[in-house]
Amino acid sequence: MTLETLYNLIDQKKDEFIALLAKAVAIPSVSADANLRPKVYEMADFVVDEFTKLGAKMEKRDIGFHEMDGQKVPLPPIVLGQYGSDPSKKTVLIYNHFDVQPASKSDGWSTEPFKLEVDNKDRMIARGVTDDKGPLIGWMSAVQAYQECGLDFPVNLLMCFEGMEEYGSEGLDDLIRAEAQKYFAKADCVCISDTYWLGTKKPVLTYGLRGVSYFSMTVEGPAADLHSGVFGGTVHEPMTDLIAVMSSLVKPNGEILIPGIMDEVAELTSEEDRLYDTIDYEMSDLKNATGADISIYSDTKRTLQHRWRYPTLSLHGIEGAFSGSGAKTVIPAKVNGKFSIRTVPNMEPETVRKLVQDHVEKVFSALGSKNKLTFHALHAGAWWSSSPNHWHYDVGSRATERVFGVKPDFVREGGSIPVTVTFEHALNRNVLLLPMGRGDDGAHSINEKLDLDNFMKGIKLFCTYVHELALEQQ
Ligand SMILES: C[C@H](N)C(=O)N[C@@H](Cc1c[nH]cn1)C(=O)O
Ligand SMILES: [Zn+2]
Ligand SMILES: [Zn+2]
Repeated sequence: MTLETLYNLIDQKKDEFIALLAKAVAIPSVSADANLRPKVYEMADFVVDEFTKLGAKMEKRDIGFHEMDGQKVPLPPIVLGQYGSDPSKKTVLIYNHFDVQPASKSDGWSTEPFKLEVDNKDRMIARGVTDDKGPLIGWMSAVQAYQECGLDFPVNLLMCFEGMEEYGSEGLDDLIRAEAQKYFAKADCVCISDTYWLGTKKPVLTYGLRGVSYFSMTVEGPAADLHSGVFGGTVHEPMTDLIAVMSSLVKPNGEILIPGIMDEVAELTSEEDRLYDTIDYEMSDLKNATGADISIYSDTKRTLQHRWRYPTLSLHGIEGAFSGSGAKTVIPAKVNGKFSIRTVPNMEPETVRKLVQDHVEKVFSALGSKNKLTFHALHAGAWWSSSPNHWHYDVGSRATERVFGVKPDFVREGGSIPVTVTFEHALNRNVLLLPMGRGDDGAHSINEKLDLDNFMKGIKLFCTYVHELALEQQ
């Protein structure tokens, strides 16, 4: 009865909840763009204001500075919050991030990326709708739904929201460790909604993530860009050097070429290998999510193992290279190539950094170029591997089944949420990853979307999750 009342109210409030999400996505809180850093602050204020209106006690914590593009830049505040403090109730700590990946219409978006549009298939389109503003607004909406139904919120909420997740969560680990026995001391469990279903039809709960180590390297030589007709063939070209080094990192079939990297990977046990046989996933899911038939492997087992359980290296971009239209005959003077490695058990960030740096410097040195290469380790976040055999996952599973009418699959995720492992270790509490969006949402891509159905059911899922959590006898 309680849940039916909530579900009806949520359906009635649909337009209001969408409008709140539209307000959130209109703030271009891109953490990776130093020029947009004020927008990340604005977004922190938005989160504080909205939860304060709902009666939560919110605060912002400064966490110092970091270096960005060679400059010391202040880090956006961490937003902490508390909603309810009844000692007879369970307490769940929720985490979301309010920063987003960069986006610009010229990348190929069909709509303005920071203006929420609902298309004719009932999909909300905008940067951050699924990653991670939809789930964040989902929590606000869940609290509002309980209030407007006149129902007591069944658990106490502790909140930890950050604005640097898409830039490696700099500074948050220290705060979590410092507050583990203070602000977060009462947490019985941690719930993070920042992953996606594997496919498009079946809900999942996530119990593993890859880590990420992000690097760049600058190659510079000439004092300024040069005319390729005048100087080509007579000077070492930074871009040619950079491409040679970047090509030495990974093969087009995904094989990582850096010596020693694969030695760090824990062997896949036969028991683990068998887990992949029963996962509900089809090669067409990959084709649909990428919009093209470009799979490296022909079967789902190897595809999922390479997404979740093996490291991968991706080349992301080259700053300073000619990238406009037309045919400019330039030799760029300084270029900065960016790449990252998704890490898995038992890879350690420092070992990975050393192996990568040694390799890059060795390959560059073998080129015999007179240009200069500088290697940068930008950020690193750890992998996380847990087990779904825990009462908290039973709670998540029951809640999911009530809302979607089907038991969720238990899956891992190829992406990274660096603080997951920090929460688990510092608080010594179970962490549940409870996704809202679908596998084809296009997080980090153009035309990022969140299906309206997932948003609405996601709000119901959060309401049901706290309801089930309160009933759990642990
Ligand atoms: C899975 C999560 N929603 C996400 O997108 N995480 C990012 C984290 C990150 C680290 N460096 C840059 N971004 C990711 O997996 O890329
Ligand atoms: Zn992301
Ligand atoms: Zn995210």
